[in-house]
Amino acid sequence: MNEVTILDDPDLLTSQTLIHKAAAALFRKDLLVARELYTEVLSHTPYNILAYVDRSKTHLELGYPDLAAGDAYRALLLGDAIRETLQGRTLIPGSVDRKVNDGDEGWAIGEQAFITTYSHIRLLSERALGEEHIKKLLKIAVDGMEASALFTLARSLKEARCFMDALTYCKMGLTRYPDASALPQEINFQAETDMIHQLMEQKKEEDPRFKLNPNILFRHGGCRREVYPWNHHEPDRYNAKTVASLNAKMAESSGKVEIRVVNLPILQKRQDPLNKLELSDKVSGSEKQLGVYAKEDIYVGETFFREMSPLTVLSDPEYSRLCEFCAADLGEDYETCEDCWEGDEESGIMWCSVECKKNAIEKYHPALCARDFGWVYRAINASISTSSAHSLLLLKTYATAITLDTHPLELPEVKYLYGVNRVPFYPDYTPSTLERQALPFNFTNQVTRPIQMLQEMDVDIFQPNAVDFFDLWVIQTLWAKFIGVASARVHERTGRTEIAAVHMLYSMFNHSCDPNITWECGGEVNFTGFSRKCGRTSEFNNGVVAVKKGEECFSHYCDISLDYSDRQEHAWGPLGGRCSCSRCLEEEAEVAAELMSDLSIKSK
Ligand SMILES: C[S@@+](CC[C@H](N)C(=O)[O-])C[C@H]1O[C@@H](n2cnc3c(N)ncnc32)[C@H](O)[C@@H]1O
Repeated sequence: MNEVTILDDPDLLTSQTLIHKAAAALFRKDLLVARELYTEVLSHTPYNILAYVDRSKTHLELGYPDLAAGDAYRALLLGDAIRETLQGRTLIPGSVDRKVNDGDEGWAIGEQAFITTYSHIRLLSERALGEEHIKKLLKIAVDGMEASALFTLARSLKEARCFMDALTYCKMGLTRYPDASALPQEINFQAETDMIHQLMEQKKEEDPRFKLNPNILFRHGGCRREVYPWNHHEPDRYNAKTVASLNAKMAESSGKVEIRVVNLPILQKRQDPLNKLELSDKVSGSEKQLGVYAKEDIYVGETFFREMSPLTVLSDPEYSRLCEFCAADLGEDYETCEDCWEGDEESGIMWCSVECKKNAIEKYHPALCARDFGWVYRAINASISTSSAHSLLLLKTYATAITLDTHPLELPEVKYLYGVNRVPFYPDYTPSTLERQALPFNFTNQVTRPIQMLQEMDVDIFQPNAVDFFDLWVIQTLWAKFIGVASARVHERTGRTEIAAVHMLYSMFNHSCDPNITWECGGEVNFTGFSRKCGRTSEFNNGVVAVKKGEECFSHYCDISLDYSDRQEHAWGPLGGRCSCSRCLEEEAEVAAELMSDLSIKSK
């Protein structure tokens, strides 16, 4: 029987051919094609450090520094794994050649990455190589790819304005590669460091908040918020069939309202409206979205809509007296999981009913059972930022996708949520500064922590199925949806998020600072007719109509008792821009008039 060697491995051979095609596409700036080819390479050789490095560069050129950072970080993880493998290993070249097809189950990530890199070197060479020769070539290859990954990571984080993280990776580059002359000319960690410092100084001048709190603010950047051109999971939300199926669901929550396609104004992205607007900030026109309309009169004080959340999270389920599935208060009797309950009411997951336990076990609990996520809860509870809630929603979405073996973007609880509209892709289109910053981006929340969460669930993030399910663009798509629609209950005393939830139908209500309905939210959300004049308490049989039949129902995404500028600040995130409801427009004119009169007094 002929011996099988790496030279016969069809996946390696295909991947080698694809890499060449991808590099050619990248060179001629056919960027979407290059991205697709590198992704295909990864489906054949999942531990391919070179494919990650080059896909990262492609993402950067495409204008997605966040996705570039995700790839470069994965390339670094592979580089570290190869080094660890090489450290304790004696290479027997012949056996490596044979072993590739021996069935690679059970191989550690470092070995897989090593074999992939080795085989690329081996394929380029006519003959089997000696151990010393292989080690030398491997070191050169891994060093080169790692330096490139570090540099692209630093540059991507700089582009995404996560300056502190960018500096960390520049520093790592300077430490690992102190001799700049040994690196290719385009890799210059010192020049990049200087440029980042310059940009930080500029930002401090422009916005004094950055002077006061550089460590926090320079970790929060932004990136594009969009339906990526390769995202084939997004439904056509405005299609008559989709709207009809959403309305069938709506009928289970309320007989008084229905979903319709509406035209909403495109919102201004600049936060401070009194600042001079840049030309590129001036957006106008409207876009198609969904909204909810009254089919019959809705009265002030009338609760006309109730919906259970299919996705609810507690900020610390292990130390909470709330049901981990629905967030209701736990009574004396509660349910637990036989496999992870350690008999300790103070630190265990509990459900309020047999039904909640059944739902949790069917949907997501197996992926979380008996695993230690205490570090996630602690990290999240240390912050009062609402993005902590998005990390928890992401964790449960991951667990559901793994348990049900369903792509996260196909899960019904997230599929129909609004994240952003699809726009046509123009290869030469240059997004404005504001478009490039539309989705908040934090390297820890969106890149490193999600990877650690997957590792805690024993997911090998490099496996093709995991890449398909949990690639960074999938996380960013989920993040955009959660930012747009998640609601959170904040603890009165600590100001920290206690519960967060997404509700599919509730998320279809649009916002006004002069709303005609109001809501209360735990695991279940309910809507009640409202008017600023009457509040919500008047009995609906008094007959005060809050929303007339045929009118749109407007909820509120912020506390409407706040003044104009605080409302703007709070509603900006979920609205994705500056609120332009009639109340805000009125109050904006008043604030501007006051400002003008102050200025004229001062100038006299
Ligand atoms: C929770 S969703 C509301 C439902 C959404 N229209 C849909 O199609 O599913 C939030 C998004 O709706 C849009 N939106 C809500 N209220 C708006 C308003 N008053 N003006 C403009 N856009 C609004 C914003 O794009 C926001 O990010």
